[in-house]
Amino acid sequence: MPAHHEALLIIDFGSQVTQLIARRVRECGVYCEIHPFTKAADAIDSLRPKAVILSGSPHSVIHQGPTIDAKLFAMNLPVFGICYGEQLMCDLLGGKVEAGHDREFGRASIDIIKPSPIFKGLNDNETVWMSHGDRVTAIPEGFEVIAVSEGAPYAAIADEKRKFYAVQFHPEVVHTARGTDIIRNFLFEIAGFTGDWSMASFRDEQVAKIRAQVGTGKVICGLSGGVDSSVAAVLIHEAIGEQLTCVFVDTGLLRKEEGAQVVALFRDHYNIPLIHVEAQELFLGALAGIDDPETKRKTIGKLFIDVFDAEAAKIDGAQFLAQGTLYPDVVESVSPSGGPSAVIKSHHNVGGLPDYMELKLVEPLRELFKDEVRALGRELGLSEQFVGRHPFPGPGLAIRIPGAVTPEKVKTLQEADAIYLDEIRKAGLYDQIWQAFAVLLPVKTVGVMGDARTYEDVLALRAVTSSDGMTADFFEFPWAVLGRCATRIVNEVRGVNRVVYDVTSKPPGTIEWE
Ligand SMILES: Nc1ncnc2c1ncn2[C@@H]1O[C@H](COP(=O)(O)OP(=O)(O)OP(=O)(O)O)[C@@H](O)[C@H]1O
Ligand SMILES: O=c1[nH]c(=O)c2[nH+]cn([C@@H]3O[C@H](COP(=O)(O)O)[C@@H](O)[C@H]3O)c2[nH]1
Ligand SMILES: NC(=O)CC[C@H](N)C(=O)O
Ligand SMILES: [Mg+2]
Repeated sequence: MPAHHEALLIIDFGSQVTQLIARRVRECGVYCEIHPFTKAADAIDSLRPKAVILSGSPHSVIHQGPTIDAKLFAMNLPVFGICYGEQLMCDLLGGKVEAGHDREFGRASIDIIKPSPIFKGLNDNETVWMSHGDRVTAIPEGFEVIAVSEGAPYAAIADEKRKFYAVQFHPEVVHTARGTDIIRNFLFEIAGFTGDWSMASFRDEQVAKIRAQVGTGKVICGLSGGVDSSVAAVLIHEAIGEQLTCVFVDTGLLRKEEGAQVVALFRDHYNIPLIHVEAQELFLGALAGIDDPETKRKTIGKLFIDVFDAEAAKIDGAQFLAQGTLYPDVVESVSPSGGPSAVIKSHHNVGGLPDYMELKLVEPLRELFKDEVRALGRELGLSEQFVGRHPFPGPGLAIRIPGAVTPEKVKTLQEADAIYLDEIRKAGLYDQIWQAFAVLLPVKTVGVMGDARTYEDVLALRAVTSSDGMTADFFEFPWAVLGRCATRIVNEVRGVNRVVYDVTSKPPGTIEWE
């Protein structure tokens, strides 16, 4: 935990949107951490939070869902329960929860029937987002109802004296129009936070922490040219200078001509030693014939470490490996310390790491979300060429070729992807899009070109908007731009005769196809 900060604890009961609570809290300038309900007591000891938020959950308190020690409510801490969090609070404090006849999913409207600091600045009627089957039917002593909705007579309840608040809806999702204001009110009006979390203070703390961890040791930093590892490298360089060497691995799964570009760009901007490892044959060889997405990811994760190990040995035995791992990589890859959320996919730099790895990890960005990393990058003076880049996954094009990867498919995809990005840049849309890429499908369809029949591959285009990659919407292209991409790709890329556009949001889709 960053020292000297006021902290908020989010106790996770397994909701898919728990991370969004953390996003909203951080946006308000308050440091917070998510811990699973099983570790709630330890987290209170280590984090010393000033307030607590209880997340939602796919489980039900009626069927012995996840719970915590009711001692939490005797610690003089403000507590805010969200959805399952409300139901659990009621259950633990003497209220009642029943399976509702009126399940509510999606948009709903609440009437605020009693003024409360948690609703400061809101209208009497507000749009919220609900996602529940159970509902509270009696509230604990000391509480009163402060808002109602059609399906939830206890849409919001409060014990103003003990500073306990709970809502049946989800203030953390954007569909709850004034959700951030509600969270901000809880933080500042109720819990008394001052908002002391900023990237400037984070930078100073991390520099000190990196020095303490590394001492006089040597560090290699996996550098991809992406935002995260570039920011990590510059931050670590600020901390330990010449003890750092960066290693860029050309996996053969990069975008067209990316290897040369990254190396040139980095060498032009920074005076940090950079080793360029040509590992195309190693990666493509190991992937031959593998079609399962998780096996691909784990194979790539292991190869990265093998390469880093070999390079570390060459530079006088570096003991540390630095990576630009972010909070979402951690949360999505592992069910956090035995927590209740599902593993979605093994990010190559977290869940894909082999267990024999000996290098010790230095991951200064492990607590941050992407937009915070960009802010830190600007704080460190990185140029927009690094900070504004679309993210690119370590496993690269391998996870954009569903099924087995071959060098020919990689080549085809590189060509198509380059055209797609070129058209996006020309249309001036690059900065409006969070990430855009092409996917080469293992599907052949019939077409007609030059009066002859073709039977070739389908290419899918994907472009999303997002702030942190945790949730995303498909990007609404002008049709003409998509049309130009399709025409150019089919004309210029051999082997592709059809182009489709992916209009799935996340959730339920993920951004990458594997
Ligand atoms: N080709 C590569 N060579 C060396 N290290 C890499 C490579 N690709 C990924 N990594 C390591 O894996 C980490 C995670 O990759 P990830 O793609 O999430 O981050 P990034 O590439 O730094 O930033 P971005 O998300 O913007 O692409 C990187 O920060 C980096 O340390
Ligand atoms: O470095 C990475 N290693 C990985 O294994 C990995 N998997 C997904 N991503 C990137 O993470 C963001 C969210 O992607 P998903 O919605 O597909 O999980 C998107 O930006 C993805 O490109 C990865 N990055
Ligand atoms: N989103 C939630 O927290 C739902 C809580 C509980 N599973 C219900 O259906 O009511
Ligand atoms: Mg990357």
